[in-house]
Amino acid sequence: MSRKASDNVEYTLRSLSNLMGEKRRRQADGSAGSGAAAAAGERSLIAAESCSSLNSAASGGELERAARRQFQQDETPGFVYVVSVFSALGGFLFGYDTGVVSGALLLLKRELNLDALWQELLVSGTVGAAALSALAGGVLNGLCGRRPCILLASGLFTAGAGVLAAARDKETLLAGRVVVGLGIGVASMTVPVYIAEVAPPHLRGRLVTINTLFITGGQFFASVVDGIFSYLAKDGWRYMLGLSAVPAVIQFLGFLFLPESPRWLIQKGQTQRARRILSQMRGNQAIDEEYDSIKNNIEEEEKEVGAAGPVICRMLTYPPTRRALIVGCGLQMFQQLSGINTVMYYSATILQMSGVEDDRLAIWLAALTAFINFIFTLVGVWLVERMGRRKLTLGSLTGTAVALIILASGFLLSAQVSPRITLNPPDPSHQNSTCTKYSYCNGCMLDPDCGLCYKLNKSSVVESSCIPVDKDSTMKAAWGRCSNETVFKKEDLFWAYNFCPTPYSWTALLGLILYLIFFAPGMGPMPWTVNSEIYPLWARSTGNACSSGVNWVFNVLVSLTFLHTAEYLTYYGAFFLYAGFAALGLVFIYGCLPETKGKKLEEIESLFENRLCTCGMSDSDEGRYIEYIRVKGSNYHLSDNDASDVE
Ligand SMILES: O[C@H]1[C@H](O)[C@@H](O)[C@H](O)[C@@H](O)[C@H]1O
Repeated sequence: MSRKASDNVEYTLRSLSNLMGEKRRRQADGSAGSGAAAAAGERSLIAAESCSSLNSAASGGELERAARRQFQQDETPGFVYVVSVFSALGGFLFGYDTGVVSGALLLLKRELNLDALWQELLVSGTVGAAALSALAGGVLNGLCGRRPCILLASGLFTAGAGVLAAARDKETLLAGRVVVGLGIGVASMTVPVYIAEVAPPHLRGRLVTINTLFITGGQFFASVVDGIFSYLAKDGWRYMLGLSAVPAVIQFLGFLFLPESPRWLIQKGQTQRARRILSQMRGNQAIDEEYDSIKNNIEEEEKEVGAAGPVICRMLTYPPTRRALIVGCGLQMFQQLSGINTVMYYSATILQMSGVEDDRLAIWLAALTAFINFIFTLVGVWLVERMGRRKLTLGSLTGTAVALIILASGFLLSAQVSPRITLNPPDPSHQNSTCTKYSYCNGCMLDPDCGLCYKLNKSSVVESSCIPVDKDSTMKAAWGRCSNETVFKKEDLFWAYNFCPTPYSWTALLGLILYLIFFAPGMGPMPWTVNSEIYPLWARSTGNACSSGVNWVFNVLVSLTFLHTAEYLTYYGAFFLYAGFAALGLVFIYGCLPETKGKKLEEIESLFENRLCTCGMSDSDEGRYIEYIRVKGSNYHLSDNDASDVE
C-alpha cells in the first residue's frame, strides 16, 4: 500500500465480500488438494473478521460514524458537481432535440408543405444518425478521450441548431436534424462514462442519474417551448429548433476549461496529469490508493485479456465482459421495448380521449406529462444510492408492467363500447375513401386517414360519421360538417382524430400517470447508469457505444412500428405487447443484473465472473456488511482494496 505515511490512527472500511473475493481467487490459484485447508482458513478468517467487526462496533461505533460522516464530507469537492452538471448539459440537449420536434412539425408541415414521408424523415433522421454516431463514438472515445468527444458533441449541437434555425427548405432541415442526431449519439454514450469516471464511488450512481434527469428536463423544457411558440404561426419553428444553441455553446465553452477523465489519462500513460486532476476531484482526500488501484487494474487487465485485436472481439471472447455487454445491451433494449417513447408521444392522444377537446390545452397537458417524467426522474436520483440499482430497476419495471396493463385495459374497455357510426354522407368530390367502410369508431380511429365527426346527447355519441381528415390539419375533417373548426364548434359538433369518445378514458389516463411514476425513477435512468459502470476501462467506450446504439436502434424500431402495430393489434394490443416485453425484461433483470452500488469501477468486473443467469444473485448488497479495521495512517480514511493495511 502506497498511501502517504503518517502517524495518527486511521480506520479502513472494508467490505467482507471483497475479502472473500480475494480469498476465493487465492483459493482458485492453489491446488485442489489444499482446498479443504483453504476453506478452513477462510472460515477462521471470516470468524475473526466478524469478531473484529463486532468489537469495533461496540467500542468505537460513534467514532466510526463520525469518521464516515467526515470522510464523505471531505470526499466530494464542489468541482465534481460542476463537472457533472456541465457534462449533463449533453443529456439536456439529447432530451431537448428529441422532444422539440413534435411541436416544430405541427408548424413546419403547414409552412413547408411537408408530407408524411418528410415528417417521418425529420424525426427518424435524427434518431438514426444518433444510433450510428453512438457506435462510432466508442472508437473516438478510446482514441481521443472523453473531453474531445463532449466538445465535439456540443459543437455538433451548435452547428445543427444554426442550420435548423436558418433553413429555407426541407433538405436543409433534414441536414440540420442529422447533424443534431450525430451530436446526440456521441453525447449519449460519452457523458455517462465521463461522469462515472470522475465521480467518487458513493456518489457515482447519483451523479450519472443526473444526466437522465437532464434528458427528461430537456424534454420538459422542449414541450414548454413548443407550447409557447405554437402561438407564433410564422417562423415559430425556427425559435424552437434554434434555441438549443444556447446550452450547447455554454457546454462547449465550459469544457474548454474542464479536465479529461483521469482514468482515460492513466490508461494512456499520462500519469502526472491524471494525478493532478484526480486530486482536484477528491479535495483533501489522499488519492494514492485510488490512483494505484486504477493503475494496477489496467495492468492486470492487459495481462488477463491481452491488447491485441479489436476491442469488441476481445470483449466477446472474455466471459466477464461478454456477460456485461449482454446485460448492458439487454437493459437498453428493454427500456425501449417498454414503450416509453410511444407512451410519451401518444400522451396527447390519451389526454384527448379523456375528454380534453381543446388542442392548445392538449399541448400544455402533454407538457405536464413531460413534467411528471422529469420530476419522477428526480425521485430516481434520490433513490439510486439508497435502494441500489438492482432493486430500483426491478421495482420500477414491475410498476411499469402493471401500468401498461392498466393503460391497455383502458383502451380495451374503450374499444368495447366504441360508438357506432350512424351517418354516411356522400363525398362531394366523389373520391373513394376508406373511411366509409367502418361501422364503429374504433376502426375509424385506427385509420390514419380518417376521423369521427359527432354530436353528444348527454354523454352518448349521436349522429356520428367517419370522414377523411384534412391533409393540412388533423384538427378538422377534409369536408362536410366538421371541416370548419369555428363553425362546427358553434354547432355543438365534435371532431375526434386518433381517438374515440369513451366513458373509460380515465382508466387510460390512470395508466399513463402510473406508467410515468414507475418508469421515470428506474427504467428511465438505470440502463444509462448501469452501463456507465459495468465495463472494465479497456472495454468501457466500446461497451457504452454498443449499448447506446442498441438503445437508439430500438427507439427507432418501436416508434416506427407503433402505428402499424396499433393497426394490426389495435391500441390495447400494442400496449399489452409492451407489457409482455416488460415482463420478459423483469425475468432478465432478476437473473442477470448484479448490484453495483458503492463499488469501485475497478471492482465491478468481478461481479460478472459467474454464469450469466446467476450474475443477478452474485455479490448483491444483501448480506454484505461493512467492517472497520484499524490501520496506520493519518485521518479516518476509507480504503477497501489492500490487505497490507491491516495491522
Ligand atoms: O432514459 C431516457 C428517458 O427515459 C427519456 O424520457 C426517453 O425518451 C429516452 O428514450 C430514454 O433513453
